[in-house]
Parts: sequence; C-alpha cells; structure tokens
Amino acid sequence: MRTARPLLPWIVWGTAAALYAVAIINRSSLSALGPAAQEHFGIDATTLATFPMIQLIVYAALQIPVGVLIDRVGATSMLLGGSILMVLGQVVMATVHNVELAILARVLVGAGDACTFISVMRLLPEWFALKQLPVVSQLTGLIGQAGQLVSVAPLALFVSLAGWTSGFLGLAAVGLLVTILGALVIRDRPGVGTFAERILGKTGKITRNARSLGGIHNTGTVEMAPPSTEMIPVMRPTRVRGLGFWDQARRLLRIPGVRLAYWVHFTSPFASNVFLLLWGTPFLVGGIGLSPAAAGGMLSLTVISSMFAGLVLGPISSRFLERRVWVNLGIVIGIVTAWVAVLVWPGTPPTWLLIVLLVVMPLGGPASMISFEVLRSHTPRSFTGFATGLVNTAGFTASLLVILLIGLVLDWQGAGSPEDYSLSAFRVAFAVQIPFWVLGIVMIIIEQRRTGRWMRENDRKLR
Ligand SMILES: NCCCC[C@H](N)C(=O)NCC(=O)O
Repeated sequence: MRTARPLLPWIVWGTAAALYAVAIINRSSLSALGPAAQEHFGIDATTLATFPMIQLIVYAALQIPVGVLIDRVGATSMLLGGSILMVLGQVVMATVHNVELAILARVLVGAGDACTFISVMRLLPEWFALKQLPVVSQLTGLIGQAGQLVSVAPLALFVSLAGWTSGFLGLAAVGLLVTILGALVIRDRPGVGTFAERILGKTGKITRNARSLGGIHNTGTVEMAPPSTEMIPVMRPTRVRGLGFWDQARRLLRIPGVRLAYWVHFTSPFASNVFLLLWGTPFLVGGIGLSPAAAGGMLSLTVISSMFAGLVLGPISSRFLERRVWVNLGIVIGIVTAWVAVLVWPGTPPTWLLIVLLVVMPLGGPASMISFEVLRSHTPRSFTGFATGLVNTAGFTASLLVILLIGLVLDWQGAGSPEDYSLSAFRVAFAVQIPFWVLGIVMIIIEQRRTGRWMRENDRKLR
C-alpha cells in the first residue's frame, strides 16, 4: 500500500518528461529548418523529405526491440541511453556537410527517440497510483507537445542567430545536461538507485527513504495490487524471464485487451501525424491556396487543440474507465467526419470547415494515450515495456503507410511536386486514410467485445 504523498515521484516524472520534451525537440528539429538544411547540405526537397521519413522508420522499427530491452535492463538505462544517442546524432548533424553522414545523424536521433517515450511510460506505474496514471500520462504527452513548440520558431531563431553548427551543438548540449540530470534523479522504481548511484555502487539517502513507497518489487510481496486483469498464474516475472521473443509476443497477443490497445493506438493519431509531419502545409498551401504564413497560423491551432485535449482527457479517462475506449472512438469518428466533409465539399472548403478540421484532427494524439491506459489494465508488469513498444508501433506504422500512400497517389495523378499540386489531387490522396479508419474502427469494436467477454469469463473488473 502506498503510505505517503512524497515529492520524489513528481521529481522523477518531471525529469523523465523533460527528457521526452528534449526528444521531441530533437525529433522535430528539422521541421522549421528545411531551407537552412537544404542550404547547408546542398540538397533538394526530395532528399530533405527523406530525413524525417528515415527517422520515423527507425523509430517505428525499434519500438518492440526497445520495449524488450526495457523489460530486461530497466527504463532508466534505456531512457538515458536514448538521450545519449540523440546527443551524438545532433553532434554529427552539427559538424558534417555530407548528406550520407547527415542521414546517419537522423538514424541516431530516430534510435534515441525510440527509447524515450516508452521508457517514460514504463516508469509511470512504478511511481503513481493507478487512478493518477491517465492524468500523468496525458501531462507527459502535453510536455512533449511543448517540446514541439520549441522546435518550431525558437529553434529556427536560435539557429539563424547562432549558425547551423552552434545551433545543433547547443541542442546537443541541452540534451547532455538533461541526461546528466536524469542520471542523478531518475530511478526505475522506489528503492532502486539512480543510474549514477548504480555506477558508483552507492545508495543515497533519498533512494533508501524511497523504499517505503515501493510495492511489489522491493519486498517480493505484492503490496500494491497489480491490474486486476493481470494473468498472474501464467505470467509471474520469475517464469517470464526465460521466454523468447515469440513466446512473449504470442502470450501478449492472446490477451484481447492488448490487441484492443493496439487498435486504439493504430486508429487515432495517424491523421494528425500525417498532417503535421509532412502533408499539412502542402495541402493548405498547394491545395487550398493559403499563403505559407496563413497555413502556419492554421497549423498552430492543432497544437493548442491537442494541448487542451491532453488536459481534459486524462481526468475523463480516469473517471470513466469503462467508457474510455468509446471516448477514443467518438474522437476518431469526429476526425473521420471532419475529413470526409473536407473531402466531399463542393469547391474549396470554407475557412470554418478547415478550422473545425484543424481543431478536431489533433485530438487523435491525446486520444491515442488512452491505448496505454487500456494496455496497463491488461498487461502484466514484467511485459509492460514490450507491450508498450508493440502498441506504440501501431500509430506510427499507420502514419508511415498513410504518408507514403498519399505521396504515391499524388504522383500517380501527376501531382507529385509543388507546381502540380491541386485540391482535387489532394482530395483523392487524403482519401487513402479512409480504409485505415474503417479497419481501425472495426477492430476496436471487435476487440472491445472480446475484451468484455474475456473479463466476464475470467471474473475480472477493470481498474
Ligand atoms: N499530446 C499528444 C500525445 C501523443 C502521444 C502519441 N500518440 C504517442 O504515442 N507518442 C509517442 C512518442 O514517442 O511521442
């Protein structure tokens, strides 16, 4: 039973969330620096577009391996290791002029980024009560979003003032500072030493005092109940240790709640990822006919909307546990409706409709965090890293596929470059999202039913 309300969980979380915010700054560091990057490396727009794509592919491909490693070596080590990879990536980015090495830099950034979010998510249930988790998870997403804000105007300003090399070295230095802070502050769970303590072989007073906050891991007895849907008899940590990758995957995927979490994450965030990562500005400028400045203004709506939703959805999903998947589904249906209205509108969609789209679509990001709540309710702790990696792959795979398909459909219509963009070509191209939504919605409904049946059959209650 947790006995006190100490500050340490919040300090650990705050530091981990700062590492996540820096990861997001690194992730999107090229988003406002496209022209500067083209000039620095002497590359065309197509080569520039491969940078975020490669980064995303590396990110998505590493989710499951990183999740497995988190379960083996702990979230703190992976979080700090990821941060060091991003520091190295940005140092390479700062110092090379060669495009191949710049791609290597983006691979390092993508790999480091892949370690961050799921490590932070893995730390949370060790430090917070179940009831607090939805709010703390949403706050984590919100802080990441703040990182996104920094990576747009402030970073571009900094690089334009300090120059390319100093700008990226500055970013690497910030990364190194938060990594050092993380090594001094973050602990896998109460009672376990910080990274620095473990290296030095010493356990400080704060760590020793924090033991009383711990549950299952410190004493060997279950002081804090695991999620009530946990399959304790089959999946105790001691037995799991020897399981191979495929055995773990099979056992996880046999749990309907894990599959449900996967589809929730698959369905909700891809529309806004696709829009913000690549196709939003080309659509607003080349399709709708807005000026780049007006398009930028419209895009900033997405950040505000997503941050607001992050604040609201945490308490909602904590309060309405049984209905959280329906909340997610409602948001997805809202996104689909807004998009379909834009796609079928005769002529250029009016500004109010575009505003509705740009307010509703980004709700999918915070809504996707509900998948991690669902996951937590159904996954044994010893599998959480793996399961979080698996679920986090879903939305990013969908995003990558949709990004690629939109490009292909534009090319297929002969509208693949800015001078050939047209609203009608974008309409056809953005329609590739529809089968992804249909698949996701159908699978959510199927897995939600299976999960309900599984819970009734196993006499489980959702917590
Ligand atoms: N406030 C938006 C949070 C979106 C979270 C997103 N669905 C996600 O899974 N993010 C993973 C990451 O690495 O950022």
